[in-house]
Amino acid sequence: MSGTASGLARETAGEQARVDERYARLDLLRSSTEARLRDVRAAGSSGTPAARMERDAFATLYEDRLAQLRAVEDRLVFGRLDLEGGDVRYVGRIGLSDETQEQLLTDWRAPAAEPFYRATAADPLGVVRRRHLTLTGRTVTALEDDVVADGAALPEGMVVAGGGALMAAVTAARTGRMRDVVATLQAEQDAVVRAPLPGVLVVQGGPGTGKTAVALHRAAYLLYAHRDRIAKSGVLVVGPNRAFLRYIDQVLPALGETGVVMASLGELFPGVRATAVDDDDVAALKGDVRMVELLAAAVRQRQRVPLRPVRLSVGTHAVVLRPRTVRAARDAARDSRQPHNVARASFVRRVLNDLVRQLASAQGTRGDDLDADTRQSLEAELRESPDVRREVNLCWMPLTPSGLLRDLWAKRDHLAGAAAEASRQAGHHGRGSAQGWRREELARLARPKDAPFTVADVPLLDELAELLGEDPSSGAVEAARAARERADLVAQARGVLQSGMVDPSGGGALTAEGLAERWAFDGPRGSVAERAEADRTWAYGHVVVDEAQELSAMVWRLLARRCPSRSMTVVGDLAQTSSAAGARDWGEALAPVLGTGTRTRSGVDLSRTFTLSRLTVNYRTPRQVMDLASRVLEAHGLPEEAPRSIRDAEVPPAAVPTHAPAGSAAWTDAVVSAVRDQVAVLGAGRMAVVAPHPLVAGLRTALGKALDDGDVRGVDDPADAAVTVSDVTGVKGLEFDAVVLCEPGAILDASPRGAGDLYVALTRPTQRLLVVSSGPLPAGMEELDRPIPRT
Ligand SMILES: Nc1ncnc2c1ncn2[C@@H]1O[C@H](COP(=O)(O)OP(=O)(O)OP(=O)(O)O)[C@@H](O)[C@H]1O
Repeated sequence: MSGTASGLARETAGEQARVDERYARLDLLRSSTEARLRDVRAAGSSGTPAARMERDAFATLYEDRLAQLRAVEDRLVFGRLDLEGGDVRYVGRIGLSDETQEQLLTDWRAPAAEPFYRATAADPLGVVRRRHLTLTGRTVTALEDDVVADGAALPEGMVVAGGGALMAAVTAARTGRMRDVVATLQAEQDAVVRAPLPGVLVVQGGPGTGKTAVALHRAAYLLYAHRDRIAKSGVLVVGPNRAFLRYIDQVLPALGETGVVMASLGELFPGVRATAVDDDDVAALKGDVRMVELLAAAVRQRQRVPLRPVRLSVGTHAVVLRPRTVRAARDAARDSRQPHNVARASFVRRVLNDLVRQLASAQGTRGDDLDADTRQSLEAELRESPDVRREVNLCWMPLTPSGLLRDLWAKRDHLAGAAAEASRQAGHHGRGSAQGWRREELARLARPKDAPFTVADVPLLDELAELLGEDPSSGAVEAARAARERADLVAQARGVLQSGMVDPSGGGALTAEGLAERWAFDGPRGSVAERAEADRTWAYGHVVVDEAQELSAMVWRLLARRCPSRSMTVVGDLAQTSSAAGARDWGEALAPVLGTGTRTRSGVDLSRTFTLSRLTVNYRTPRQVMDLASRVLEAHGLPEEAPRSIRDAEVPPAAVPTHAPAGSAAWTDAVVSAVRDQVAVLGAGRMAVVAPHPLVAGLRTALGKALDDGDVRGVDDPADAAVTVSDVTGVKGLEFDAVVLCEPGAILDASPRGAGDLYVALTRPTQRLLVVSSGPLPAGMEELDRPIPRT
């Protein structure tokens, strides 16, 4: 910082006074919201149901507001802009104004805050100086300035601080939970965060370029800037697994957003929380777009025609279920193009029509000339006959997605029948045998009936739910009732607003529309997030997908259904793809979302395009580690360029060669000793030991003993452990101060997609990388092959 020490002290004291003023305002808002909440709650459960509902809605509103005001405590103010003409603007987590409506703090998402992220010397956007304020608790502990405009234009006496808030942020030890980067968001990241809402935006960026950070800030930004369009429908953030969601779950609340639905890939089908994973080859088969036809065929297989006439007793009479009638009813029901459970009604009606006629003539009445009452009573007789119920059901049973999928995996003949039907259909539609399933592929899909659903089953359940539809006797009716109730609630909320009961100053951003929306959707019976999570047919206003390169075609189809507007942010890195069903090319991977190849009858192409943004700077991995990773990337022909790192490592990456075979006692001792050394130098930092999957369990036990158990965990709970032992999949998207990477050669050999996994593993550390290897190091890593001094 230029200027004298006393100048700096004065400047800091000045900023402290401003910061205090803003926290005082925050405290005041909190206590007035608390008071309102107390008042509403004090009214208890008295009054009419409508009045109670109104109070519930206000209570929810004030609770939300309080949660938001509490979540912004940490680093409430982080920026200051000095503008040409002398105006000063403070930037922080939320907008605050004083009682005279004078702006005290500008929300980072507001257009007025944009120059804080975008102003450069070449394009200062009216900014003379940008200042980063670092707070510890509520105390200003550092000021760091950049002069954006030409230095000569600085007003006299203005103090300029140097250093880098960014550097401080990226070198800080990691806690196991991701922090927001709102204070130091860089211009290329900000451009992604503030990109327009409509359309599919793909953010391709190498490791550590802030893709996850940017995706979360974008969700918060969109809810702020387009609240009117997406608050009602919500934003869905999809991450690879629960551990990853735990890693990021603090970020959005800290940015003032609590209403986002976060789901892992195993949780995208209501009622199922899949955590089991298939072997990669099986997951690839389940993710393959050929599944669409296999599942459709499995449903068709359950629409059966008896081979010969079946005699059915109805009371003292008998009727015959004729194959010809069943076939005609089945064809007509299929032609309706309704889902299976919905079309069942028309199938049953047609079959019953024939049986009614037969029963009438068996009872001596002419079947084609019945009055409505007689017909109804004959139908009732038929429906009571166990024979009729059983045989008609056998032809067209109501089905559930989970029941059908379990059967398909557990019963070889079902799967083989469905595959044969899929081939028949493909042939029928002129698609040839390219769609066919090989016998060994089908064998690999087989699983016991009681096996839990896997993550790769989730999109298949969803696909089946589409093909089967709601059983009209159950869910649909309930859904319609819920929709009607919601509509009533909106109307009531509007009534309350018109009566002037709402004091807009209490809620800050509260508007009449806002209340109506919140009331309808965040009202007494659950938030928008809860509703959306429970409703498979919920249409989200925006979907954010992280680690998107891993998604299979079947998952993309599911996500396309959740987001009919196709307003999506898709972040990932093609060089990090590890799953065999994952992406090689964004256009190809997104085909199910973009509707590629969709044409009208007259040949008009209906497919959409996507916008591609690139992030190029790595904020996580030190330069020497990233250089090593990029050599691996080049040596193995991975797509995409490696990003540029912004800082050097204090200790370069190194290798510990061992001569003992991987997994042996001597080898384990070598790993334990390498980990011990790292723990000793790391202090409070966090470490990952990344190893090929078969070695993980043994290492975890050995390290648990060697390090007195204390803090060694598996990846299922990595956020709180000092040492996490995991395979590559478990550390994807995460970061650690140090990484001990075991047996890179074996990791490479076991990956279905080349060096993607190795590249992921190499790019996890924020400080140190140590490689333990019993064999030669893979191409690109040879330079490490030398003994290193112990730390
Ligand atoms: N503008 C920034 N200011 C400070 N820290 C940042 C910034 N951008 C990213 N980071 C930090 O860099 C690290 C990497 O970010 P993030 O995990 O979002 O990267 P990523 O692109 O998702 O990585 P990967 O592809 O490896 O999963 C995080 O610690 C993040 O907080």
